[in-house]
Amino acid sequence: MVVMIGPVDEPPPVGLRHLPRLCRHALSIAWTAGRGDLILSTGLQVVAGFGLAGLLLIGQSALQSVLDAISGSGSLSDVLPWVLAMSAVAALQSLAGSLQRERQQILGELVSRYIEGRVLDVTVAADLAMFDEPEFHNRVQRMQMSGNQALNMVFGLSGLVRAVVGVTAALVAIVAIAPILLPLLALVVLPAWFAASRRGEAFHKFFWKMTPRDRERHYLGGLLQSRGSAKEVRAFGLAGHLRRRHDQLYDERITELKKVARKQLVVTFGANVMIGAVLAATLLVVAWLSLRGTVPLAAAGIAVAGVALVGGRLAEAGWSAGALTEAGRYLDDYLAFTELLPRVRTARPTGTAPPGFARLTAEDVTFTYPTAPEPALRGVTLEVAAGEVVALVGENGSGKTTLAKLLAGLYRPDAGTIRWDGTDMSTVDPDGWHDHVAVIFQDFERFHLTAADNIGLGRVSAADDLDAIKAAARQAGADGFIEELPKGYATQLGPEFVGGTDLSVGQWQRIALARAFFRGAPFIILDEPTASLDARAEQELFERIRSLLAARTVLLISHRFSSVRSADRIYVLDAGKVVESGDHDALMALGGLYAELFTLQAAAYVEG
Ligand SMILES: Nc1ncnc2c1ncn2[C@@H]1O[C@H](COP(=O)(O)OP(=O)(O)OP(=O)(O)O)[C@@H](O)[C@H]1O
Repeated sequence: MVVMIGPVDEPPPVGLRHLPRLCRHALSIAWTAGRGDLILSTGLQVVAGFGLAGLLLIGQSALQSVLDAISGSGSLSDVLPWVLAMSAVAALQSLAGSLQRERQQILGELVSRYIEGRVLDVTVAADLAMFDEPEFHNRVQRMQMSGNQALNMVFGLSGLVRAVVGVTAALVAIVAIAPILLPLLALVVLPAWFAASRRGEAFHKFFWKMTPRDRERHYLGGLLQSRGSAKEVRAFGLAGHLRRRHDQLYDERITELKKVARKQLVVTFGANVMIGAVLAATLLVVAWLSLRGTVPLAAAGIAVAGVALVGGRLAEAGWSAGALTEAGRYLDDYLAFTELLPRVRTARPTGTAPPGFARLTAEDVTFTYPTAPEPALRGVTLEVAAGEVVALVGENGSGKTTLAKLLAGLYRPDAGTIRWDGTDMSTVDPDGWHDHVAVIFQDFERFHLTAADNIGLGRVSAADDLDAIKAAARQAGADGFIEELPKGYATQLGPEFVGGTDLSVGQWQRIALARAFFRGAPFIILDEPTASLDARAEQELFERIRSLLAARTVLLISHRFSSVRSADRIYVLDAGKVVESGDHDALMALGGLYAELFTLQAAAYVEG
């Protein structure tokens, strides 16, 4: 069974009741990523929080001593110790703040690395079929934002610790001065929290909705920036057209964002008006208490400062709690993505691949791509025996590459069975299967690494064996031009990198061939291996293919009939079905599709 995601149009709701679970996850992420920095950073937040209460309590005594000095019941020297104590607490608080910011920066990097690592775990383990799903790519794109927001959640939590400690301690101080202020001040939290979570919800919905269009815009931006597309963009004069589409998508994003921003502004404005009203009411109560003589003047003075300070902090705590709900939405998305990993792992078969290779068979295999309306393969049956060269031919889109991918264990059939020496491969761990297969695709990868690495990647366990790499290069006819490169096998390929150089398409193809030869696998799949080779190189390759790959089995896909005619067996595909099979002579005698295509191609080479 293959894990698929399917389209998800709306973000799942995240409310207050989900917060404890999400906070636990955020803390566990930070704990795993950098527990030392988390402990230190939170500890410093606590110190900074207590500093606020300390300032208020000492401030009250300082103010009292000033008033005593003015009224003559005390002296100015009594003020000095309080002023020094206040300075010391303020300095300590500021030091704790600086240290905390430094630790938080490191923690941020550690959490980012951790989150990126978990996302990579999923993309690396994902079946190839998942890469055919748009929703998979939407999710991967969203993960970039989710990573940052998961980080915000950790920071938000640690900020909340400071706010809660500071506010609680300061509230104790205020309670000592005028307890009646307490319930009033507490009201400040509510509008801030409500507004922040509504703002977050609006933005999160916008972000979710925009992801597919953002991906399209990034794709267009990539076309305008990458070396690969630069030549075609220029030759076809596409820059203006692509740029307009890119800018149009940006315009749409900004228009949508403005709508979200307007909503956010209304909510924020309403919340701030309410916060202001609550603070004003609190200050009026202080004035009233002071005029009635219930609270002494110094205490009233400090209460005013306290209300301003604590009120601000409380509002901040409310905003933080709302921001936490917002970050929680992204964290929830991230967690859902990482939950794909155990699903993918559980769905993956664990059987061991047979040790050798005698025979590979496909029995009545049917396969449909996740996004395709029609099957790409319909009831295909075929056999490849050890030492054989078997060819697949057929018109464009007939299913040759798809069949090769299934035989390489990259996709699993929807129906039918692939057997390797009698073992049903749907029970075998695909990694074990891949170990037995070397495959070069039509659109093979050009690794922007050294020439030696490009070949060595065929068998990572032997990637340091330069002699074996050179031998594979010789077999693929790549040794000559590699040795002429500025640093030979150590030359960086890909001119985008410092010291890098580029190769011709045919030279790249020879390097890809060398990589497949280097793999040393018993079964080799060559999908159009000579498409870019010159006539001499192609002829040499096919003349030598049996000796080169002696004892190995080759599945060859080619549109060049001259190169497949010597195959032991040829399967002709048409619209996902095997319509003919046999050797060249038998197929020509049959006078069917193969004979028609062969004759068409041969006629082009014959004068008249
Ligand atoms: N990733 C994909 N998602 C959806 N459909 C796909 C995908 N890859 C191929 N197809 C479709 O599957 C069918 C078979 O494609 P396949 O690449 O196997 O053909 P082919 O015989 O190798 O063609 P060519 O000779 O052009 O290389 C085609 O109709 C193609 O459009």
